[in-house]
Amino acid sequence: MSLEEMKDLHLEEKYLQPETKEVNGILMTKMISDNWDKIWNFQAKPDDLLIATYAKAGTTWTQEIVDMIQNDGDLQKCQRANTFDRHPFIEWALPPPLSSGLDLANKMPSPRTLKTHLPVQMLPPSFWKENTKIIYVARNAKDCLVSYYHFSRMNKMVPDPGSWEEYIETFKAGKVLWGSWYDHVKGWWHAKDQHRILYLFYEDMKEDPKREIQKILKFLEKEVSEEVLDKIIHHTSFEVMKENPMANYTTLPTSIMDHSISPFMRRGMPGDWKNYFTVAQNEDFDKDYERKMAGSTLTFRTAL
Ligand SMILES: Nc1ncnc2c1ncn2[C@@H]1O[C@H](COP(=O)(O)OS(=O)(=O)O)[C@@H](OP(=O)(O)O)[C@H]1O
Repeated sequence: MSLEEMKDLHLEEKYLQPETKEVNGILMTKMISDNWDKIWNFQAKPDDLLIATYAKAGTTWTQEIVDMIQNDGDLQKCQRANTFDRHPFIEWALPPPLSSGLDLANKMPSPRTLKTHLPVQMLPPSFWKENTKIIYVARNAKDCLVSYYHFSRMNKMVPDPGSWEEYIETFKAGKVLWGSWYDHVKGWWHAKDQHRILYLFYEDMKEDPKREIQKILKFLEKEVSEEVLDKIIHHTSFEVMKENPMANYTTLPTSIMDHSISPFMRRGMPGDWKNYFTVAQNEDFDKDYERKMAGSTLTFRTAL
């Protein structure tokens, strides 16, 4: 049973799982934590494609781009199901009768495109063994934080963020689901030199979607006509995806995601953090950021 179907049974309240429990020092939902052995032993395949991100870094956007590429720009095929059913979210565990990411992935015929938010050290080892292709998308910390804050307000399946002031501290301390943003982006950055990983940036995708989609095409060893490429750029723009019920999470019951609190497709713009951080919060954040990112060659743009 999919998340979407359960609204008919009025099961949502019972199944909401804001409880958390750490796995290897990383905060996870209790359901993920309780199912960790199964997740760790997930069997990847050589022809899988994995889209890996820190939460709110542009996962859904990349999923839509990849799906459009894989379907040669066929809009109807990309409307076949919700994003979360087209691309199993491997670690997302739900109690039966709901389908967890692993169930969906195991049922799905190959070639599969999968999603994860796992930090690199927690990726099931079969992905490395099978040399699966991975697209990692990173987004600057401040916009990720703002997006995650609003998402945590509207999504009842993740912990309540508390006040804005509290949330900045929680994020900096990495006490959010999937752990520290700093460790996540650095860990995957380091791994990209040893594995088949295409490391992309949200800000680059926003600046020049054509250029970044071409990188994805090359990585996937796919070619599309100029006409199809233009169609992909258009269909995966923020404005079009915001209106696409198969990509904007509006098919979920409001008791899970309440878009009247904050829409999933919220702002989609680098630099939106400036509308939230005070001058003092920004200075404080930058000081802490310098410390946490010291020694890394990884750099981000916080505006375009
Ligand atoms: N097409 C397109 N263009 C630009 N931005 C887009 C697009 N699609 C999604 N988004 C924005 O990405 C944010 C959601 O991130 P994720 O998809 O990674 O969320 S999730 O972790 O999978 O829940 C969220 O960012 P914010 O608007 O800043 O909150 C979405 O609006």
